[in-house]
Amino acid sequence: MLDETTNLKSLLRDPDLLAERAYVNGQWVDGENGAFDVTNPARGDVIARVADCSRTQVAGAIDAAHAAQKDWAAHTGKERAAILRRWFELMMEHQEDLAILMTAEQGKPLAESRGEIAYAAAFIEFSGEEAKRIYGETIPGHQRDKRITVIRQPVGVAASITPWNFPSSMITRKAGPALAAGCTFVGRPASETPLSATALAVLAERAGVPAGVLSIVPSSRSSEIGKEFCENPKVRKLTFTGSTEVGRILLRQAADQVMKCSMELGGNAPFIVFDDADLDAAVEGAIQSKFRNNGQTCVCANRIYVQSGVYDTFAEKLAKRVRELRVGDGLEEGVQLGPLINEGAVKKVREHISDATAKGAKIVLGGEDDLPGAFLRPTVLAGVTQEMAVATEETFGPLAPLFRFETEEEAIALANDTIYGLASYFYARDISRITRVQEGLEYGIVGVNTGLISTEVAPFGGVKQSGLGREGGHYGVEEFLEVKYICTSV
Ligand SMILES: NC(=O)C1=CN([C@@H]2O[C@H](COP(=O)(O)OP(=O)(O)OC[C@H]3O[C@@H](n4cnc5c(N)ncnc54)[C@H](OP(=O)(O)O)[C@@H]3O)[C@@H](O)[C@H]2O)C=CC1
Ligand SMILES: O=C(O)CCCC(=O)O
Repeated sequence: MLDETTNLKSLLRDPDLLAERAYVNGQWVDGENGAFDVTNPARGDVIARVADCSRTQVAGAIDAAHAAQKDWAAHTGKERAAILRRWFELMMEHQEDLAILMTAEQGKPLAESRGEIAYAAAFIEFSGEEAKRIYGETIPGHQRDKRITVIRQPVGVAASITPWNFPSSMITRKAGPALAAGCTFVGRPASETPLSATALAVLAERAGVPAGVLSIVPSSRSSEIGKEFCENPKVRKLTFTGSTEVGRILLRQAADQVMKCSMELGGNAPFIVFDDADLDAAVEGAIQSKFRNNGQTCVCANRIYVQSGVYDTFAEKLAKRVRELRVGDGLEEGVQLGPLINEGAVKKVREHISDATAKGAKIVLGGEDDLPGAFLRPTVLAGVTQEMAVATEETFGPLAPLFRFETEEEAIALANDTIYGLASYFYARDISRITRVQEGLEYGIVGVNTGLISTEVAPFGGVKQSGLGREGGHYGVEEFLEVKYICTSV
């Protein structure tokens, strides 16, 4: 536990993993703008002060990345893979310390932080393995004297902006494939969660990632850093995870340099339960999908659609399971729901609850206002309709709104009635229905009879306003490569 008598460093087996300086061009440096506070959302107290990098320092990191890139790309795939493998191993060796740092700054329960570290490390492992398989192609020539070859080359310097909800894996899901492809990387972590990012840099340095190839530049001034990333001509790739609103700003800014962009943006995931579903399995899937990270993921079920015939039974079973979830400080073993990231996040969930109840929804469970600070009781609402804010906005919190539907066509139409298209889920048994629904959902990801779809081996990403590009698997590496076509006359 972290309290007034215990400091964060003393909880770590390797105290050097608590790194408060920025990592730029192989050096640990103070911020030119001083330092900013990092707080523990469970208690609200300051647990560290982290270097606040200036725009000039970020430009320096980009210069270093640019200078290092050709040599990094000249390493063989096998050499890059060996370094990435070592980084992966170090992450797993230090899984417990990295998990403690994550829970301390982000709030998620330790068990989830351990899981996220393994998930984050897996992106480094998988991408490293892919470094050996960046193949080209030969194409039969279009004329007798022509030979056509296609090679893949790294884009160049990649700049990354990541959110607080997955402080480690959102960075490794970008840095792993970038480095595997032969790009160099400058990452600006969310200001709420820089400690997970600097700890990754400590381990990258120990793994032998050369100076300049990876820099981590915490900063409290996100928009200035975003502008540097978009306006600096040495950056050729922008990779972002966060809200659709900020994604739009970055895309507009990146247009001037015609920069390659990957955008992993907001979601409004439907979770559909058909009347032929295994209801107990659907309840477990809903718990996993809805309450992972206390509802703060862009793939969390945001709208739960239940077919009329099983609506009341599903609501009852779900409420029973939600009642069992233990809320508390994520550093306490056994806690399943930590605090939300801050009190602003609590306010947004509360607004969704009040909006829904004012328009006729009923509270099945939760809804109380009796917990302090960033804590919130999980809530289940019944009688939710498309007119309520929860139908169109990402709640990003522990609120399960239950909508009722009658037919399969209606469920697909309701699920697709959104500007977003990231993850979707449904539970059913009939194989024809399963085929029709998985094809009808306008989403980048469909979970069929499962509430957990995240893995480093598969392409993660959205359609519509949920983003551009894919992360994970070999698709993730492709995003950091350019295709060069060579036409040779012989
Ligand atoms: N797709 C996803 O995974 C995520 C979706 N969201 C959605 O967005 C909502 C708001 O969350 P929030 O964390 O504020 O998400 P944001 O999109 O605001 O933040 C994501 C990252 O972008 C940075 N950022 C913010 N504005 C700019 C800018 N103008 N230029 C460059 N970088 C910028 C943030 O910095 P800083 O940390 O300093 O604010 C953070 O690092 C959530 O409630 C949720 O609905 C949020 C996080 C992740
Ligand atoms: O909210 C996000 O964007 C992170 C998704 C985490 C995951 O990979 O499941």
